[in-house]
Amino acid sequence: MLKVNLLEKHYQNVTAVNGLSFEVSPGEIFALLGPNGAGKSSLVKMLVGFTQPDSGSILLSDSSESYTSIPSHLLGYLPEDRGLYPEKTVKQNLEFFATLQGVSKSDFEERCAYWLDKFSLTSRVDEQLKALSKGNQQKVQLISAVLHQPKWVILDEPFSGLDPINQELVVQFLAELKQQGMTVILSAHQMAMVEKLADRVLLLNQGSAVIYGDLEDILLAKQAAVIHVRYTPDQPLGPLDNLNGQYTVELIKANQLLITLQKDQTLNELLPLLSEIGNVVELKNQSQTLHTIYLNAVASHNSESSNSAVLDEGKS
Ligand SMILES: Nc1ncnc2c1ncn2[C@@H]1O[C@H](COP(=O)(O)OP(=O)(O)OP(=O)(O)O)[C@@H](O)[C@H]1O
Repeated sequence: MLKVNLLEKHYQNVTAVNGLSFEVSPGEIFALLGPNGAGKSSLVKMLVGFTQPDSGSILLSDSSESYTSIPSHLLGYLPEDRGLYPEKTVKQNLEFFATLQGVSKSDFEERCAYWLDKFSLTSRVDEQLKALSKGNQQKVQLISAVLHQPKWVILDEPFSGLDPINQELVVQFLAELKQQGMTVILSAHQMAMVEKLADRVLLLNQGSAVIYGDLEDILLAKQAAVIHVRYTPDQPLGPLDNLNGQYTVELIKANQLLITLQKDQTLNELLPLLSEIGNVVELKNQSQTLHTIYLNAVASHNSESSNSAVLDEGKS
């Protein structure tokens, strides 16, 4: 278990991490979210022991040992600043990191072949790293982080610079790490990928926690179901009145409605009513995604912060 308590990090006059407390359980995929400058990398650097907190604590309990950051023998790390050797081949790069971590030659050969195949890089193994595209170099670096099968994997923006196909490959890669029993902490801006993967999330803004918890709970709690209806109207507007009152109905075009269900309402009650308004040709769930929840939470946190700054100014 990783427990972070009231963690703070300041750089000159910038508060990068502002009294953060959270926990990460073994075996989960934990996503750190937040806009540029929110404090994700500052947090990650403290978790891996690259920098020290100004106050607060990090406690990792593993077997009978405890640590104040994730120690290198338990850690696989993809840093924000990627660092491989461009003149060396793909294999030489991977071999270098595996040797540093004490991976045996036979384990290295087996794991290297396995992950290169998964990332469609087998045919590139003897090419110099600099001959690979940025995205492919990133995949090599991801492999280098897990060849020693660490218990904890921390990845700073593993999706950045990858095309949608490679983003999906990384989703599969991370799901497989979880299946193998690793705990994964990743920072990311790609909400659709996070939604597919993460068990729990921590959304940071200005160094503070804005949303923290189980992803499914967050997606469910924040939303009333919104259904987008495309239909061929029998008559303009008429039977819509039957829907309004029980549901919130918005006519967005002559043939399209947005209907918001109340929390305990089901589609069962809605469907017979819909048949009265015309021929329904399409129903789409337009409920909030992590993307919209993120945007709204950051916007309201920003406006709360600026309001309290104005209040503070008024006092002084
Ligand atoms: N070494 C440093 N010296 C001074 N300020 C720093 C340093 N590192 C980070 N900061 C500042 O701390 C704040 C948090 O930065 P951080 O890199 O942790 O954010 P982030 O959430 O990782 O952003 P991004 O998504 O852009 O990577 C920013 O205001 C940043 O300018």
